[in-house]
Amino acid sequence: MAADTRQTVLLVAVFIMIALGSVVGMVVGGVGLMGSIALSAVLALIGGMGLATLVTRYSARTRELYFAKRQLESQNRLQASIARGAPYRTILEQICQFLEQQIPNVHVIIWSARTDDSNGELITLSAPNTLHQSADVRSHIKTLTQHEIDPFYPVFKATHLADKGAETTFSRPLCQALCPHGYQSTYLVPLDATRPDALGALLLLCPIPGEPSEPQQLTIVNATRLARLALERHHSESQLHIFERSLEASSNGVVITEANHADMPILYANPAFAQITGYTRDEVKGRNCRFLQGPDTHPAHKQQMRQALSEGRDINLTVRNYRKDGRLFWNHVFISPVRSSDGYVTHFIGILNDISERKHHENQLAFHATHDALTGLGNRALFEDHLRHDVELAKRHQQQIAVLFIDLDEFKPINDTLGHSVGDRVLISVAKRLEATIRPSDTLCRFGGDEFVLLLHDLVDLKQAEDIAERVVNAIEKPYCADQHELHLSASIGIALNDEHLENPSELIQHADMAMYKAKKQGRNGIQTYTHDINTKLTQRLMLRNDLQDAINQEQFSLHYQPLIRHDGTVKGFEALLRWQHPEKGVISPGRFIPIAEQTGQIIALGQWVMARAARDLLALSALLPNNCLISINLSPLQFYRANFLQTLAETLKNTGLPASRLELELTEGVLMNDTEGAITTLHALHNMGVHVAIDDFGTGFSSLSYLRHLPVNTLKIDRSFITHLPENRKDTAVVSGIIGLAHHLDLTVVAEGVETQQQHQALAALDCDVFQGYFFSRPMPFPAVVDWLKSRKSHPANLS
Ligand SMILES: Nc1nc2c(ncn2[C@@H]2O[C@H](COP(=O)(O)O[C@H]3[C@@H](O)[C@H](n4cnc5c(=O)[nH]c(N)nc54)O[C@@H]3COP(=O)(O)O)[C@@H](O)[C@H]2O)c(=O)[nH]1
Repeated sequence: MAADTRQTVLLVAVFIMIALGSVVGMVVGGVGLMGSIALSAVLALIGGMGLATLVTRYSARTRELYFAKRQLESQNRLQASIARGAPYRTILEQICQFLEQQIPNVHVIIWSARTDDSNGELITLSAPNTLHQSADVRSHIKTLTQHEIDPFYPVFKATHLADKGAETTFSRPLCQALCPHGYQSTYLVPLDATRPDALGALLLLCPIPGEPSEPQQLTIVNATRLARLALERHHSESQLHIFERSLEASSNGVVITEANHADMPILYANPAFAQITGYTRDEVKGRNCRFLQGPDTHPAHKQQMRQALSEGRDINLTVRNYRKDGRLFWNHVFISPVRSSDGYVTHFIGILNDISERKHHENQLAFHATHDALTGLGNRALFEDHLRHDVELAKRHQQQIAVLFIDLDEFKPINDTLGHSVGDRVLISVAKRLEATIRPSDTLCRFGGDEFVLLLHDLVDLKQAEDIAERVVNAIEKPYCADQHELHLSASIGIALNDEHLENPSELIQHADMAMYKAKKQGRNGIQTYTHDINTKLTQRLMLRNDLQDAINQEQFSLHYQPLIRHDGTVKGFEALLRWQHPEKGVISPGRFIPIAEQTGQIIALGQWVMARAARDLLALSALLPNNCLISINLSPLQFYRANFLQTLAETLKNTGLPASRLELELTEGVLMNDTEGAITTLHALHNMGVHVAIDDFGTGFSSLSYLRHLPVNTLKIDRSFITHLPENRKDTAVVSGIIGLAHHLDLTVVAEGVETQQQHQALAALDCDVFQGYFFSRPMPFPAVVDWLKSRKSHPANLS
């Protein structure tokens, strides 16, 4: 009850008692007026005091009831606010107000730990702004909750500021922050006693020292409970909100289905699901996810999914699914059960990943790994794979299979002269023609360059394979049109059939390759079937290749020299010819080993050795030779086109001391035609160095004299095939005569090779040939024999042969 009310009640009571005393005095009569007054006063005093005591007692209880009622009302109001879902800040402010009403003179601050700011947030109604906006205060509270709060019970920590009695390192900074604001004690109550720093805390700031009474403590505990409720709800709501927003924003499709309904209908689908599948969210709600499947969705995958769903476990797999418009997409799907608190599966959540693009790239990579980029045909890897499979099947069903190794003849000049883009177009046309020749079930692959390989299965006999090879040859022979050029091609084909001796499927490829090689050797544009005999020859070739390396290492080579004789009988020079004396196999002809050395690149080392040896030998013969005598060296295309060829040559000349003007390099026409631009540059460089150049075997290649007009070439060597039948063969005579005439017009020296007889010599001399080389004058001789030969010539200068 309020003090004013108590005063009014007391005055009324005194007044009633005075009136009562006067009446009693007058009625008794014996005490007179003064006695009546005195009695009235005494009675008034006694009555007033008794009544006041009664009234005071009554008002204290009423006040307690009043406060309890108000507290309850405030509490209910708070709880209603929480239930209504009022913003958490409003609720926390109401809590501050509530406590400040219940506990006189305190300021209440609520510290909420989980906010965007790592130090949390302060909510208050009455605390000064400077205080509750201070980042320091927030951080001090945070530190304190991390170190000082009893985690099991809401402990009150009083900090007496009057004597700066902060007890610990952690509470001291907070005390010092509060002190200037006139607070004498503070109480920190964690909102969650089990994790004091996790949710927040309540701070009571009192202007006087002391502790809250027990009922006040109870009120505070109740208030912290409500604050905790408000904050927890806020956090879970914001978490739900975050969860929902992340689902909505996710680029993965998410779908939630009901587990306890027979058809497991979709309850929720996020926008990404709609975007991936093309169905709107409304269209899919209530449907089972199987509408994403198509006729070719793998039955095993469907079964795996059904199984996992019925067992209520996770499943992860990639399936073929279909969008609303019917387009396929590769779905990497993860399905997981959602369980209730008692462990029952209530829902399933499916996460869809459209991996079509990745799958496309994977397929592309796989395609490139097994296919030729130019023609789109399979490559060697794919061929070997099919071959293994077909050989296995053929063995099981006693079937005949064949491998056809197809190599285009003379394809390189097309690339070299017309450029690679023309070459590429021709190869694409060849691939198309080959595809048109075979059955769809046969395998056609390109092994690279101009090599195509065919795998024919289920053949009746060899004849059938030969017929197909024939068709292939015919298809390739038809003219090709590239730019304004009409091109003609031929192919050499090797055929290999499976037999019971086959140890490894890839042997079939080797056999077909060997047979093709033989076809090439036999004049190209041919078909050759593999026999064991071919194998033996090629094995010998392989052995020769190995022996060649030993020969280089062990210097089993020597040079023989064949003289070049001028019209007047003088020696123009010598051609250096390589000889190989094998320790077991005897002399091996350069006609056999030079082509192998060219293929393996061993010719580079050999050529280098020839050059140095020949230069030194010529210089060693100086005393017996005129000063301008030349040494002719055969140069392989590989040497000529090597990047450092000119540099190596210059170094050899320098190291050996041979003047460049005494060296003649013999090149075949083919060498010059291969890379015309590069060849011309190199020829000019050689010319500038003073080195002579001779065109060897003239007449066997392109035989065009016109290109020689522009090239700095010194000599033409007419191939011996034109000389052999001189003088009786009129045609050969006419050709040789023509070559000599034209060459002279171009100021070229003409050498006739392979002059074996006097008649040939005379005929050539009559045709005005400049120089002669052949057995008629001398066979190629080893160095000591050359010395003898020169010496004998000195003593008999007229002896020409
Ligand atoms: N790149 C290199 N090629 C070389 C080298 N040494 C030789 N060769 C080439 O090997 C091929 C065969 O040479 P070889 O067996 O030495 O035959 C040469 C002569 O012996 C032969 N010849 C000479 N005169 C006659 C003859 O009157 N009749 C006849 N039947 N044969 C004869 O001709 C070959 C020389 O030919 P060419 O080189 O075309 O002038 C051969 O192609 C050599 O070029 C080498 O070091 N490097």
